[in-house]
Amino acid sequence: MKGNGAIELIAVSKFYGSTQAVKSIDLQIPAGAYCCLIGPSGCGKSTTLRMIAGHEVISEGDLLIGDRNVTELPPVKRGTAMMFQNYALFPHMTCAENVAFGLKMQGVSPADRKERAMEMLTRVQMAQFADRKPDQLSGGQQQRIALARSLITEPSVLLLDEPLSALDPFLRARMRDELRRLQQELGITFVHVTHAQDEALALSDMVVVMEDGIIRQKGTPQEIFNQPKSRFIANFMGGQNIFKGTVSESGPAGTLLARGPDSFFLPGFADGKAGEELEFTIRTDLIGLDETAPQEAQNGQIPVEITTVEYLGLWVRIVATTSDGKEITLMKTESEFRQAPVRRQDKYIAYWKPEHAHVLA
Ligand SMILES: Nc1ncnc2c1ncn2[C@@H]1O[C@H](COP(=O)(O)OP(=O)(O)OP(=O)(O)O)[C@@H](O)[C@H]1O
Repeated sequence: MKGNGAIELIAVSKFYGSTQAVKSIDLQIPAGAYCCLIGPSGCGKSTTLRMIAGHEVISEGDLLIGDRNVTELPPVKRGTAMMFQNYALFPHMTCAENVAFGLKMQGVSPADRKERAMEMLTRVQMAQFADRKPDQLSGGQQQRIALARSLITEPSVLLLDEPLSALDPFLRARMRDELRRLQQELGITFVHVTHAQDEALALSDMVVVMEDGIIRQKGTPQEIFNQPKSRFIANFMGGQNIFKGTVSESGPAGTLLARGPDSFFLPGFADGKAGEELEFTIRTDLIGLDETAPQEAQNGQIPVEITTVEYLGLWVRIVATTSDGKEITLMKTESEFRQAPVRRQDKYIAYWKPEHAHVLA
């Protein structure tokens, strides 16, 4: 594939009239990375993708792809290709013609076009459908054709706008594997906009979470999920309970928080200031239930009553409520649950190991 697909956005902004959809963002995506842009509706992720593609003018700032400043260049000169949510295939053309279209535009000879289109169709496992029209294909098959079509011009960057959202859950998971496999085989940079947390976690080398035109956090899927920087990220990515407390003591060993009659120790966190309010997260799968207070005094613990037990197949989701109405979510594997079943209105101590607490900024 051509060129070097490293992407750098430097203080990039987008204004629509007086609305600022993207607010001076800086972002570096290494060449060959799979990067997902994620965030709630209206956060500016599609606008950012379209600015990288050149389908939207950059109001302020600079965009570098490889070692070139492409801020002012039209889409075809950027070395990028875009795959749209609705695939945008030409209905009157066969799959092979759809795939070869970009080469035709470049003036490649018919024989070479055919050969390269067939190679690309083979890569996406669609060679046997070369002569069909798009309306004779399933959604997943149309998507493979759209992928082949966007890759045929050998871009160094592929931009994907919600590429899986039109597929049913089963196909989505399959196409997810397929996208990752293709990206790894081709070694090009993929930038993929999604609103699905599981998709971003499953696909990415790098997840970028946006809110209100700003990048709130970027990192590996593990970092984003396990070390959310804020309440917003923890809530948005899910899988976490958020607790609040007031610092009562802080020293080199850690910080002690008080919450009503309960206190929580945060080992390794020495930055608490007495009287300050702090928030920390505990993953829903790292909270246990015990009939009595656990022996290890440093465990976080809080009395609860079970208010919901929801069977989800592989998992059982339990909601436990504290005496002041705070809801704590616990996820147990089905086999864990079978070994220690709980029922609504049972009373327990919810507890966690202090090292599982992650302090929010
Ligand atoms: N052409 C436009 N003219 C005016 N405002 C726009 C235009 N396109 C987007 N916006 C606004 O810019 C903001 C960001 O939009 P954008 O489409 O980038 O969000 P998004 O995060 O991709 O949302 P979604 O997940 O709903 O697609 C929104 O407030 C939107 O209303």
